[in-house]
Amino acid sequence: MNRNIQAIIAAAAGFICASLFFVFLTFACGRRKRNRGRELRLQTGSTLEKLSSIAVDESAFFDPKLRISMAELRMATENFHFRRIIGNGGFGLVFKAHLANGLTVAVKKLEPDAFQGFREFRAEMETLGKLQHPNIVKLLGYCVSNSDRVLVYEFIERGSLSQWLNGTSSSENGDISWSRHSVERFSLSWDTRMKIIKGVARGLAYMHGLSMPIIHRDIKASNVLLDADFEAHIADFGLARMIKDSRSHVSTESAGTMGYLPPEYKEGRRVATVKADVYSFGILMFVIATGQKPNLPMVDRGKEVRMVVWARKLVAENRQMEMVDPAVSKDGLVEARVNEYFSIACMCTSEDAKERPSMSRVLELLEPTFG
Ligand SMILES: Nc1ncnc2c1ncn2[C@@H]1O[C@H](COP(=O)(O)OP(=O)(O)OP(=O)(O)O)[C@@H](O)[C@H]1O
Repeated sequence: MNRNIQAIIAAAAGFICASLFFVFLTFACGRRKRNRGRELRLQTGSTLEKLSSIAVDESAFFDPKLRISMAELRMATENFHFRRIIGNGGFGLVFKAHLANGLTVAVKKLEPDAFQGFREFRAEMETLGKLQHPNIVKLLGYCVSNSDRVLVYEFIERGSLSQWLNGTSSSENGDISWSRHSVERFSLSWDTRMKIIKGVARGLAYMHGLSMPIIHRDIKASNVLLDADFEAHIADFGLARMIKDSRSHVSTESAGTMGYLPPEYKEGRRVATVKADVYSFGILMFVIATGQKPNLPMVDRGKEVRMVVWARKLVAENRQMEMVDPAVSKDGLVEARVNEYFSIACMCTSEDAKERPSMSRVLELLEPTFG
């Protein structure tokens, strides 16, 4: 009898052990499958699936930034009311907001279904989130709520440089508007324009000089914001990339805006280097001094040419003073300085990337010339 009971107990124990082992195996395999599924989604999945994978990865960049709740952002923007809109970027609307702690901020709400928008969110967190410089806009916080991604920046009072150059801003009281306003470009004197371009040069030299350089990849007038003192703040890091391999100084994708793209992109080379930023900076130098749009053709002696071709030709013909924006007062303008300025812009826009100076060299060239 005792032997029978012992046999039953042994059999029961064996059964329990086998069951436990089976449960363990099922759990372990399920976990591996789930992880594998997540990896596959990262490579090939649909937009929604990609978004959920990104949500897993994002956490690495969140810590140093303030996480702001959607409820607070709704309060701060009157539920993202249209009267709070101050800008309309490629990936979403920008709102002016007042946080509960009294801080005025700019809130960029990315399009919820645009995968590009999520890439932008990630790029800004990875690059801008790590930068601290007086000429680079500060990313203060973020919000992740279901499929919504929101970025919160310091508010830069006078809006973008392009609004000022194109006469779409009125900002004397620091209250910028998205809609067209009275023309204010006349208030951007030559000295103010020089201050702005030097600020952009400082910000770029800082980014390029980091041990893991950051390429902005979309330097243009609408991505330069102006504060109350007309100090420049580089913004919109949605296309920016950090170069992790410091030997190559290359990112594998090219990107940017027509008119500011370096010639090597048109040759189909899928690379972006710091020298691509230098080229776009050179175009910006022409834009800010001439008030012209780089994507529109210019007419020189009856012939239509690209803005950069027009500008470089006029410099070669020593006609720099003709290029200065008619809205700039010529009183007190020193011709030698204007010539020096345009020759730096020509260096930056050299066809051959190797001939373009580094941003730190550009800064050296600019500093003594404009004080
Ligand atoms: N921190 C900020 N402070 C004040 N205004 C801002 C701020 N960030 C953006 N804006 C306003 O919102 C506009 C849109 O900005 P955003 O960076 O989304 O797009 P963009 O650079 O104009 O266009 P794209 O995304 O196509 O390059 C800016 O031109 C500017 O007027």
